[in-house]
Amino acid sequence: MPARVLNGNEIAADLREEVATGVADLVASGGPTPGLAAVLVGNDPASGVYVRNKGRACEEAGIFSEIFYMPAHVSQANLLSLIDQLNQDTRFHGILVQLPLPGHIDEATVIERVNPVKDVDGLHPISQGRMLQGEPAFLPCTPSGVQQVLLRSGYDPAGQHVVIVGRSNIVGKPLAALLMQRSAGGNATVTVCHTRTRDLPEITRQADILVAAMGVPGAISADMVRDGAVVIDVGINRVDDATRRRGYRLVGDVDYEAVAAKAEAITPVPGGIGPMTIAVLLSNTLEAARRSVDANR
Ligand SMILES: Nc1nc(=O)c2c([nH]1)NC[C@@H]1CN(c3ccc(C(=O)N[C@@H](CCC(=O)O)C(=O)O)cc3)C=[N+]21
Repeated sequence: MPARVLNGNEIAADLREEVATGVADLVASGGPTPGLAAVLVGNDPASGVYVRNKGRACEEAGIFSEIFYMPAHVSQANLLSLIDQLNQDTRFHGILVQLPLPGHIDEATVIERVNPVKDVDGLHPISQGRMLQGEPAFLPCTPSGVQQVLLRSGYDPAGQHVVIVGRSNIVGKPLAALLMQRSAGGNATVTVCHTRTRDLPEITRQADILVAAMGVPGAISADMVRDGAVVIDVGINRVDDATRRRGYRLVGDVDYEAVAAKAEAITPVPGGIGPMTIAVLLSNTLEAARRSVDANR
């Protein structure tokens, strides 16, 4: 049986609608209009697409957003002073600095400059540390999006063996922390692998839920997947395709057709985890605005 396709566009639209309702309720009760500042350094075309998609999604949910463009050669000092300014600006409850940053800028320094109360990306060490310890925190958008797709599709990770391939700070590591958490949506048994793991297929075949997040197009082949596994593809890779108007197409880290033939369920690319990431960002921005009200009481 071909796999059930987990439609990230639909699930993300549900989540965005919940956020829109929450925004309207907050404003109706005298609260602030949630605001998001997105900082984009340089002109990487893919980053530009994501940032503009975020802007559109914000507008639809009633969230005020502004994109701050900085040239690729901006000095670290100038970028940090923009962040200082956004930290002070009460119109913005959330700040997102699009990664990756140009090589001459230290990402950790920039991420740590964002006031943790505005860290709607969930990437500040304070947010990550709190999450690791099971304390309330802004959850990182992509890992939270993965968890939401699972839960909203009826795949509770509790007691399941989740194998994550990829150990980045933005996806693999925080997703492991989230799914192993002793709380609703967690309680999984998590194995974290990467492209240098010995006998990788041996391990991925043990997964009830397999998450591909290594950023290598088509790297998860059918022989690496157990019959009936749930497969979550976090990868979003551009590969050249002369038959497309844009000259490229998007593919995930999973060899989709072959894996879909044996999986129980699978997320597509595009239309899978990407839109979920944006929906969680909006949800975190709403939460930041709500907390700003509580903090001022
Ligand atoms: N600080 C930071 N936070 C991020 O969350 C972050 C980041 N930096 N840097 C880049 C990655 C990538 N990312 C995506 C979000 C949505 C789609 C998305 O919606 N993609 C559509 C397709 C869009 C298209 O057509 O190009 C889809 O998968 O269906 C993709 C990628 C967020 N990231």
